[in-house]
Amino acid sequence: MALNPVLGKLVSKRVVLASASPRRQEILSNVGLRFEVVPSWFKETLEKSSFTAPYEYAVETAKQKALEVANRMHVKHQRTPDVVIGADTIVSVDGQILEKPVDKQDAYRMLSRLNGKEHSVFTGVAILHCCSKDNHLEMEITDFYEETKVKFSELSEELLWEYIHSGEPMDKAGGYGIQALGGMLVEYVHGDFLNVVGFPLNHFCKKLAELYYPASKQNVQHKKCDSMPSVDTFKNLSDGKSESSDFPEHKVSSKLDSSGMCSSGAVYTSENSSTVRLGFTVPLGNQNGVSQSASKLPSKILELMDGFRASKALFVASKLKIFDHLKDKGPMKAVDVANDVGTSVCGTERLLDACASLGLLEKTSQGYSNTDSANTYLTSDGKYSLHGYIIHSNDHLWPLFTNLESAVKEGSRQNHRAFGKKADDLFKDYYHSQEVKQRFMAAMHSIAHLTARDVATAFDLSKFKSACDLGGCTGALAHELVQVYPNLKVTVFDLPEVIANTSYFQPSGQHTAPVTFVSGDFFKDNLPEADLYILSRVLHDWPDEKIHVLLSKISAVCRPGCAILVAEMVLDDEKKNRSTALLQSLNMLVQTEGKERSGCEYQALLEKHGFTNVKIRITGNLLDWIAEYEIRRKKRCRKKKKSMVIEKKRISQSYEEEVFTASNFECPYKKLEPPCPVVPLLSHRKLQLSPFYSIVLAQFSDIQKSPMM
Ligand SMILES: O=c1[nH]cc([C@@H]2O[C@H](COP(=O)(O)OP(=O)(O)OP(=O)(O)O)[C@@H](O)[C@H]2O)c(=O)[nH]1
Repeated sequence: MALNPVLGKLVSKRVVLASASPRRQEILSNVGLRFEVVPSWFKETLEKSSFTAPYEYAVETAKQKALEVANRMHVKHQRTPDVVIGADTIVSVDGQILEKPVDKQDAYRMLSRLNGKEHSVFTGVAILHCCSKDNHLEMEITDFYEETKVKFSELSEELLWEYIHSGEPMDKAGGYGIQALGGMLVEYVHGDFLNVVGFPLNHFCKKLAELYYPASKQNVQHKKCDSMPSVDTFKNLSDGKSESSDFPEHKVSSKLDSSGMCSSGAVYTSENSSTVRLGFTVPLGNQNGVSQSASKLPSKILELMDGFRASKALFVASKLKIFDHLKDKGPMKAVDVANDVGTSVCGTERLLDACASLGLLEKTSQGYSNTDSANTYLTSDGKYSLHGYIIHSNDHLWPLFTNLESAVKEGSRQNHRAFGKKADDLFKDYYHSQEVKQRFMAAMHSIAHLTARDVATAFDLSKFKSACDLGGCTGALAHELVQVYPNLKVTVFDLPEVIANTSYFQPSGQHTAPVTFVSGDFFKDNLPEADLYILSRVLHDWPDEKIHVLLSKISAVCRPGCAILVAEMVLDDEKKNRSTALLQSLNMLVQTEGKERSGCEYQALLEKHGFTNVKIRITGNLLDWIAEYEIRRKKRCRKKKKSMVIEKKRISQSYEEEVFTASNFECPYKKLEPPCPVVPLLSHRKLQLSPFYSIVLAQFSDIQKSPMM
């Protein structure tokens, strides 16, 4: 270990390489690192246009690869690794990012772009230090990138094709392997050669030195990271016992302080790196000599302060249908957009610039045009349009949220303040004003349509012949279900006012016979017969008492073998981590009597009606949590009075969480492209396993039904 004492620091740790790349495995094992290989299931589909620089894309992808593996190991395999390493290599030329070619033609396209020119190779690396506290995964993320410049000679077409036919380009970023035949194409390399091959070993070792030997980071900083810390330095420091803590010694480098301030990870590292800790709130104070000077920006707070501006910019651009105009006519100058939509030129220009800076639009010398995301999700008529939900957010949720302070003080919904109407009257409005009804249904349709695939395919539902989607609104989920399970017939059950307006939302060109619509009130009327009852985004609208009424009605019509499927956002049991779901719970506070619940809470509700065996999955998309509860009738004689403590313990042992991302789950029946934006549009840098739904599958055993407890 004399040569690599930093790597020696990892000897006693469970190190995981979250990569299938044989080159990365070879580079790291060549220097004696022992690690387990767990290839990441994260799909490299982040929206490139939302990154301002190519290396940001590589770093974010590396981070997401590592996060997916860390979380999967923690949740699914219940083995928390100590260190997870993720990496992503890309080639950047003329402002374009090149990844691995999809076929020979693509390889030719890439190599022709590189021909005779200099390009940059970026490898983003993420090092996650993980530990499990109270069964909750906590991580410190360090990331960095390395850039190497490579120049290709002028190459003939014949040579390019000969190289392509060798098969070498196919699994390599930019379509060449510098370590093999591809080396013949290269005139010069400026920088770390191994970085081009897929892993910047030198920078990685420096980073470990900074992490494990905080004293050396001053050295590193002074030298601006242009060389390895001296072997002497390593020697002196290598005797230290830094392994005792869960995270490396530099802990203070970058994390939230008690007021939520996030100190920059670049305090002592080179420009192209940062360290962030997830799930920790550590007071400033003992900073191990690292200066926490005024140069630190409270970036997290600033971002939260400004968050509403970005939301409103998106809402207004959607409301003005700017994305529709640009889809049809883009690229367009601000003045032309303003003329088309009837707005001021100066205001429109600022709005378009803001949208471009948020990654919603592209701005070039020809004008503004939609990004791919905007075309898919923001135009009003796209298959996966979120337009309806955005308008609902602007017109309905925004005024309600303006009254959040009162909602918190009073603990109740704020429809009277926001709209001058009692909640019940407003509810009637929903269904009596055609405009409000259409807007509400369009909003529900947007979300249901976008998430239906994951809800439908989270579990194997092929054994069910009939399903009833209670509160199924426009039938978006129902249509997805019959696509995935051709033998399934689905009844959508909703209020008469809703059912009367569903025709507008029916898919064209799809065989709609297996989906039927029945009107009724699920609290009052008889429920249609079915093998599977579905409650998607329904339970969160109601307080526990009403949920019991509904569940007991469902249970009353269930036969042995029937099941219930629930899809909801799910809070973590301690209600402190999943901010998207926690904010959604505030959303329910301002407008309903309901709330979001944790897996344990849903399970407790269901258990009262005889449902057991819970499985939770994380989808990775907008509705990230998927839970399956196997529900069985319990015997009448079951002792009720077992304390909640025992009950809770049993609950938490009885469900299992699984990582379930749109990118990793393969529907056993049909291989379908996931429709969801795996990365939320405006917050790709913050995607950490946050927003969520749960699905509950409840089955009857042959044991006789018990009365409700
Ligand atoms: O000269 C070379 N340039 C690049 C490579 C190899 O290219 C791939 C880059 O792809 P990526 O970073 O996405 O990594 P994957 O192979 O898909 O594995 P993950 O599981 O980590 O996603 C990488 O393998 C480089 O080694 C090369 O070999 N030579």
